[in-house]
Amino acid sequence: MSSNVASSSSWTSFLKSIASYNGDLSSLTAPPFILSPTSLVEYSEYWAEHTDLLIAPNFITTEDEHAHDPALQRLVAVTKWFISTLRSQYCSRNEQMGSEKKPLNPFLGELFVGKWIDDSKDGKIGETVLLSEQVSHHPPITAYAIYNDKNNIELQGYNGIKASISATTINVKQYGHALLEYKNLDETYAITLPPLHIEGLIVASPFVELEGKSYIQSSKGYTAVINYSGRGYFSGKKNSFKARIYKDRLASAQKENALYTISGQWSNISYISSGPATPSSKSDEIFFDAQKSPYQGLKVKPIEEQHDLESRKAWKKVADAIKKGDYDLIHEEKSKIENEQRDLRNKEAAAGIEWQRRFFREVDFKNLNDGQIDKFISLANLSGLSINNVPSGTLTGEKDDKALDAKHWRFIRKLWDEEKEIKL
Ligand SMILES: CCC(=O)OC[C@H](C)CC[C@H]1O[C@H]2C[C@H]3[C@@H]4CC=C5C[C@@H](O)CC[C@]5(C)[C@H]4CC[C@]3(C)[C@H]2[C@@H]1C
Repeated sequence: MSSNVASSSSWTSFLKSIASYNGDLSSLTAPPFILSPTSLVEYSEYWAEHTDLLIAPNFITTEDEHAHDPALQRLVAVTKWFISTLRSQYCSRNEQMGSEKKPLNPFLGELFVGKWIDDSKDGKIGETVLLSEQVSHHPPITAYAIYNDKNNIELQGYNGIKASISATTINVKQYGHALLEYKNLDETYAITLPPLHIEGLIVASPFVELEGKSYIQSSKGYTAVINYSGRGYFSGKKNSFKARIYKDRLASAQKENALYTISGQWSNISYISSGPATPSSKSDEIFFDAQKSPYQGLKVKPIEEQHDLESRKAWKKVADAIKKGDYDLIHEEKSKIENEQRDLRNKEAAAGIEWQRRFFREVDFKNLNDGQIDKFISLANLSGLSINNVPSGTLTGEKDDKALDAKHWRFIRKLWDEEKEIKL
């Protein structure tokens, strides 16, 4: 963003509006140049643009040359897939549009579906499907499912955020988690989402930096603990992380017990070494190179073939107005959608009904039906993660573990299999 934008009246009045922030980011009127023509419901795509890395653990079934347990090797591979998602998740707007942008705020029931075609030579990956649905508008919660039937793999998850502002930094706590299941191996992973903050607002060039910790817990006991830091922290480089992989949660109490240590930049190059020593670019092997690793684009059908609930069709006029930078038209077209939604909610309230979610259902861990199980509960027990609806990655007993409820969102595959209107 050029410096004159930072001093423009619209940006300075935007910064002033931050001072009266009420807790809901979508209530802040951001100037047109910071608006993205893309809805948040599309961000679920970032989970599987390295589809080959998501599928890879499925093929690790034997000990390696060091006789390492295949389940340990699979956790290393799952960690590589997870690290590979971060550049798209948190840098793609900067790379494509010059800065982080404010995404369109999805309406309740908004959908985004697509598929990744197998472009491998031996065809062993097969097709991977994405279903993304805005399951809540207040607060905004996006649920997603990414499945690959050829290899019997299913990733599902949901995320919401709670944001606070200190000076001109937006601090974001993510809610939700992901469950990754390799059904042929009877193995499941729980994946939590790191906190983040948005820097650069004062110079009208916002960007995301990750912070704190996130966890990946294997149903076979192995656990990965990932620490994030940005410029000015221990490594001084932006987008830094250090991941340690342990036999189990107990072992993770001492860093010396690390079976592998991975460190570097999640938006660039990272290295891996055996044991607790921090790998260095000189002696250790490259773990992942985010700049070089080709990622696959999701195939999304043309807007004219889309259902009214599908994001790009629903937001087309707003997206076009944003691309034109026509503030009045943006406001006019956005208001139409918001008024339609308000009418819908009023009609539902008057009829005493609630909007029926299409592919996901809310599950309450505090009120499970007889015999109902949820894999996150056993993974949470293995890792010490709280099962409450608290900031992602909160451990049981930590200060953030004070939720009133333990409600979460789950994908119901049957609902998609019986779907008649929405097509890929
Ligand atoms: C609303 C104030 C405003 O417009 O400030 C302008 C700035 C662009 C900062 C606010 C927005 O920044 C965006 C960054 C978005 C997150 C980016 C990536 C992810 C990962 C994904 O898996 C889940 C969603 C999440 C956490 C996005 C959530 C929404 C964020 C914070 C946008 C802010 C409104």
